[in-house]
Amino acid sequence: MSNNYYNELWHLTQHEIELLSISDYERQNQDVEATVSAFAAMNIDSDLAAGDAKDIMQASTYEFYVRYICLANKLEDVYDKIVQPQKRQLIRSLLDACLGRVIELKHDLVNIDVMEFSYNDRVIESLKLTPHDTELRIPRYFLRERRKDIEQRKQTMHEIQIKLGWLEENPTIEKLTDLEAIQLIQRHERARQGRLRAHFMKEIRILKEKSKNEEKDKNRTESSLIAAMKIQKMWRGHTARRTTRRRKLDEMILIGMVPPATSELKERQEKMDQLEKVYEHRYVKQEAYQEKLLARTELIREEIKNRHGPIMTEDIADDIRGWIKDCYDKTGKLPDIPSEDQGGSLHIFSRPGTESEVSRSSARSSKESRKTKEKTKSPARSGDLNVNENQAETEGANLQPAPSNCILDIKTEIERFNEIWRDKDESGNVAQGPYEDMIYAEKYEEIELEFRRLVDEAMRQELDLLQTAVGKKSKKSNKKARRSGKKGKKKKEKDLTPDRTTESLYEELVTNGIIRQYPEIHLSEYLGDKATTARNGMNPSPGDIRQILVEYCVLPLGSEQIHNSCPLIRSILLTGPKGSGKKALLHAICTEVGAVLFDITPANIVGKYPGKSGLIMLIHLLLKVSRLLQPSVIYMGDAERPFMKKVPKTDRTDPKRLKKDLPKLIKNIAAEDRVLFVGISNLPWEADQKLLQQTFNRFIYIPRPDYGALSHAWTTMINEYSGGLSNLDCSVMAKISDGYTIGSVNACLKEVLSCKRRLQLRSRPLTHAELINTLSTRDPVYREEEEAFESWWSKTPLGRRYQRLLELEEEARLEEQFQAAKQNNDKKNN
Ligand SMILES: Nc1ncnc2c1ncn2[C@@H]1O[C@H](COP(=O)(O)OP(=O)(O)OP(=O)(O)O)[C@@H](O)[C@H]1O
Repeated sequence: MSNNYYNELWHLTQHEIELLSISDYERQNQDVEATVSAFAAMNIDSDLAAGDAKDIMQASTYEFYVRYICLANKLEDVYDKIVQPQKRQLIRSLLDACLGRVIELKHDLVNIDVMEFSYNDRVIESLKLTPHDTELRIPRYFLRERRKDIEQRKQTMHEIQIKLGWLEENPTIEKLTDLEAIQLIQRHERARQGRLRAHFMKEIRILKEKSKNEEKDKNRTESSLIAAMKIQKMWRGHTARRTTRRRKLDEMILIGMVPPATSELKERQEKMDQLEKVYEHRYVKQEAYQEKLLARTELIREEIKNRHGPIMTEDIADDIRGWIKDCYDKTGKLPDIPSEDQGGSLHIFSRPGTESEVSRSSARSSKESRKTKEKTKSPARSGDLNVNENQAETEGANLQPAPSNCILDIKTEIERFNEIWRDKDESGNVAQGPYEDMIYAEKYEEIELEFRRLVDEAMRQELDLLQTAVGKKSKKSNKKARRSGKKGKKKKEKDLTPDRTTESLYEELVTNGIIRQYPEIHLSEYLGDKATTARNGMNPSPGDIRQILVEYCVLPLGSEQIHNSCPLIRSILLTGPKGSGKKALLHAICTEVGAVLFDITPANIVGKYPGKSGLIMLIHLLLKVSRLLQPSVIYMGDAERPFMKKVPKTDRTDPKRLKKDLPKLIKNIAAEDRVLFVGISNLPWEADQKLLQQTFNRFIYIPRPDYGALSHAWTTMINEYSGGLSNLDCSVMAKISDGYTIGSVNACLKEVLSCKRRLQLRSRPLTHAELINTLSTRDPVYREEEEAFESWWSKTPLGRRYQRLLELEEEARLEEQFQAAKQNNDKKNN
């Protein structure tokens, strides 16, 4: 696809985002009643208009949420392919802002629905989308732009493992001598002949037994006519069955239930490979242009400094001196130049009403205006549900949308686009290389600011001298500066390892097994579709789990801009029965952002960093190294164990070691650090719930899969394991395996479809019985276990709020019934 195509797609998407953000901004500034009446008016014929305030707010928020997702997905595609480096900067910021807005809206939906998962089929239908379209795509730039870093880290890990003797350096493949090779072939040949001989002997024995039986049934088969008829009958039956089978297969291929034949697949694969090559070419171009942009920027910077620096300095100094003189003439006092925090001398000339303000405000770079906006941003929202829990528990759902940081960012980027790109004539830049005039303009302003800062400093000193000369030197400003300096100083954590390098700390943690490698799994490999309706408030489909982990974990870890603008989640607990894919999801989170994984599972830290001082050092290392190597994930398996009331005597891992320090560790993850604490538990109810809730911001329960998820898993996995050689009816398997997790399905297939069995698949097709026999040796998720999870979940902060909401709704319904009955009675009495 051409540059033009992506350009047009970009312009179109920008326009759609602009329209959406305007309505979003209006809605954000309305109160709930106004939104409800506006939405009801817009959906005048729909059932939506008839719903109560909660339903309408949910539908309205959900609509914005879904529309932002679709636009973010489009923009992600544009960013991935577009090559012009200056456009890419803008698209990246806008993409991050849109993704941040999706997360903000998600948090609003959680507050409205009082569930982690939100659904609204009617909205999806009215937008003419499928559930698949509403799935948020993880930006590919998370990994692509950090590829070198990630590879470097893997290489370091590999080297450390070799140094420790865990891996072999250049593992040598043993070479066979001719004699050894001949002996090996002979051994295998003799074995083959032996197997063949045994096979013949078996057949001879069977034939002998048969001939004995045949003699007995001689009378029945003597007629050759009957024999011919029998053969005919069998043959016809066989051919008819074969034709029907083929027809069925063709039909299945047509409707996409079975993958097409290998020749077709090959053709499709070739086309895909071609497309991949085109994309690869684009990526190479992107990198080359980016490098060119950086190189040119550096050169232009130097050029501006050398050519315009002295004049710029003089002009600024003259302006300031003129201003000082004006002030002195008017007031008889020497003025103070505003401090750097207040904007320095720029602040003087940009005061509303001053002459220079008009000219300067137009010259001010968009970057600077962005910075100003950042300062005026609304306060950060909290992603921790425990914070306002008491208030929310009494109220049930919270309908008012929280203030948004991302709408401002979206607005800034849209303004920038309209100002620079919307009507830009690009006919002179077909190759889409960097625009030098834009670099020049941007750098000119940047350097002007730099010089202004230096001149301000010099002028302050000049003013000091003047004041001393006049004899009116005041120490006020110094005092102020000192005071403000003290105030801004944050209490700093004590660094226990000040003279250690990051590499040596990394090596220490790898050596101790705290930082470890993880299998590379992508979230898309977690099988299952999205659900369209809520089931009991806590029964999401695998697609919903994928999406929520993208929103809560992957996006904030992957991008600094998203992390800083959306609600902060420091810790998350994944719970669910064995084999529900908790560890797979943890590894997928790490893989998608190329994070470093710190494993502090109680069993993994036994005997490491012993004693109280050791524990302090461990916590310090975790915080320091995870911050240095961010994005990082700190993982704890069996997360209920540190908070168990009674530890079994057989447990020698001393799980309570971290009990007191865990909540502190999480609190000490700074708001700006892309570090996430992930706990995994099969038995969350065994922990002290108060401590568990102090430690984790969010709780995600992964239930056993439903029919749809199982059917999808069976079809995909059988296809994968058998290499497309099995036509087993998977819906039957999905029905039979109801109650089992996808982990059990996976393990069962691994066991049945061994290497030998896979080789036999052509001659001996896979049967249901084989799978069922193996599956039945495993434990399903029992009803009691499921009930334990449900009852535990109802005690989590969100679970409690959900119960309260149900109670409130029930009370309202009863009240309505009571009022209706009362009115009926009154009518009857009258
Ligand atoms: N929805 C799914 N799609 C694809 N694979 C899955 C899915 N759910 C589980 N699996 C697979 O099942 C296997 C077991 O999963 P995993 O070990 O992550 O489960 P778990 O919940 O951590 O189990 P346990 O609690 O026993 O440690 C893995 O190979 C994983 O890839």
